[in-house]
Amino acid sequence: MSQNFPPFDETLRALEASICTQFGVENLFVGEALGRFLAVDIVAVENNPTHETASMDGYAIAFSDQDLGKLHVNAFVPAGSETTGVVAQGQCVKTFTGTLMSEGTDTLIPIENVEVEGESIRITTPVFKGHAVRPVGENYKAGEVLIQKGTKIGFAEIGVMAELGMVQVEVFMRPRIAILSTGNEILDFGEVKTSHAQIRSSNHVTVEAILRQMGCETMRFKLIRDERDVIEQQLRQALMWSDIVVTTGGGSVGDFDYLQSILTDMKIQNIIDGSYMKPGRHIRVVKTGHKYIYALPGFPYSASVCTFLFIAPLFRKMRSQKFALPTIKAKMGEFYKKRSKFVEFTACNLRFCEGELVVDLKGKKEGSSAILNNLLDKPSLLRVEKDVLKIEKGEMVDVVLLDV
Ligand SMILES: Nc1nc2c(c(=O)[nH]1)N[C@H]1C(S)=C(S)[C@@H](COP(=O)(O)OP(=O)(O)OC[C@H]3O[C@@H](n4cnc5c(N)ncnc54)[C@H](O)[C@@H]3O)O[C@H]1N2
Ligand code: MOO
Repeated sequence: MSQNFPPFDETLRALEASICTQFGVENLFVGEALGRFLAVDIVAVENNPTHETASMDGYAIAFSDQDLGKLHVNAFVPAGSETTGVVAQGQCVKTFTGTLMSEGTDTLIPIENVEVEGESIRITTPVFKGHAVRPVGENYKAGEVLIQKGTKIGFAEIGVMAELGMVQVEVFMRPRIAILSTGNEILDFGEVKTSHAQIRSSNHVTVEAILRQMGCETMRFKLIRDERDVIEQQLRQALMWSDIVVTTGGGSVGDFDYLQSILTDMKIQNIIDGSYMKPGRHIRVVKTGHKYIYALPGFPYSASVCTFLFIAPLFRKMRSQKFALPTIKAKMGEFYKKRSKFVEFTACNLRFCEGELVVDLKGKKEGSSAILNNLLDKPSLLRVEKDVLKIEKGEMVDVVLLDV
């Protein structure tokens, strides 16, 4: 593998350029589509409301009659009932929240604004023309694109689709991802430590959790020891089941780092072979058919950050979203000294302070890419360019948001 790492943005561009398909599409019942991504634009088929509708309980009147002061109540129309005929001068209709406005009326006088006198009302507090009347198309007009393809379906999307009378909705299929973590030193849940040289594996579950958060179906393989044949055989198995295989560990230059040579020997299309960044400079991404293999670094901070920076954009593009992760500008809340020559992604806190978005590193530890606990407390990533050596307090910085 090359040690001349290509620029970070170039590697991302190569990844974007390699994407030539979108995820498949399936039909789901609207009520079960929460958290899925729309594969079509949702367009209003009719105006909502379709007719002028009262938004309070009261009396539908013609505004021009308000000055008469006293009006005869000639009909009573609860919500859900059709209106009855045209309202003549001097008349009004008892109307409820959600009732259609009767023909000939344009204004709703709330019950609080009148005194009832037998079959008439006396207006005690007049209102403006059109008061408490929801106009036709107040919510949306026929033909309006209400929700764009690629949108993640949340409560409001489900409600609006129900309002539109949709039963089923086309959503992108969930990508299937296999996760293979390798290493002689790593132990799975429940495995008993027999040596101080062993550590508990976290990558297999953090990467899986991030991918699930992103809406994937995941398959977490049994941890694999540093045995070339076994790694290769499991990798091939994983490729059969999944759209994307993610491996962690064994990807750099050590004697037991077999992943790189396995991928090279597979003679498949190289998309990314290292990236001038920290963490993650040994990242390797290859493609076979429409399937991708991501070899992520073993360090836990690196593996998680690379999952966000390189896998999330792929998914985004395959779901009709913008490829790039959302990045914002914020003000640096403290002095920052960069430790490497690479483009750096540092876990940071992003807070609102006196009306401004401010970045700080409170509670974040300095050290290697091993520090997974720096990703606790819903951080964002401070992006610092390769030639920048320090950032003064008050400077504006780029922050990558991880809410993807
Ligand atoms: N001579 C060099 N050494 C290293 C270089 C280099 O360029 N030259 N790069 C360093 C960088 S940067 C990284 S990142 C790591 C990447 O190494 P690997 O991807 O081969 O990962 P491992 O060596 O297997 O593990 C690294 C580290 O992470 C721990 N680890 C591994 N798997 C897990 C897991 N599932 N859960 C928790 N922790 C895990 C492992 O014990 C190691 O401490 O290489 C550097 N070295
Ligand atoms: O690639 Mo390493 O993740 O820079 O620490």
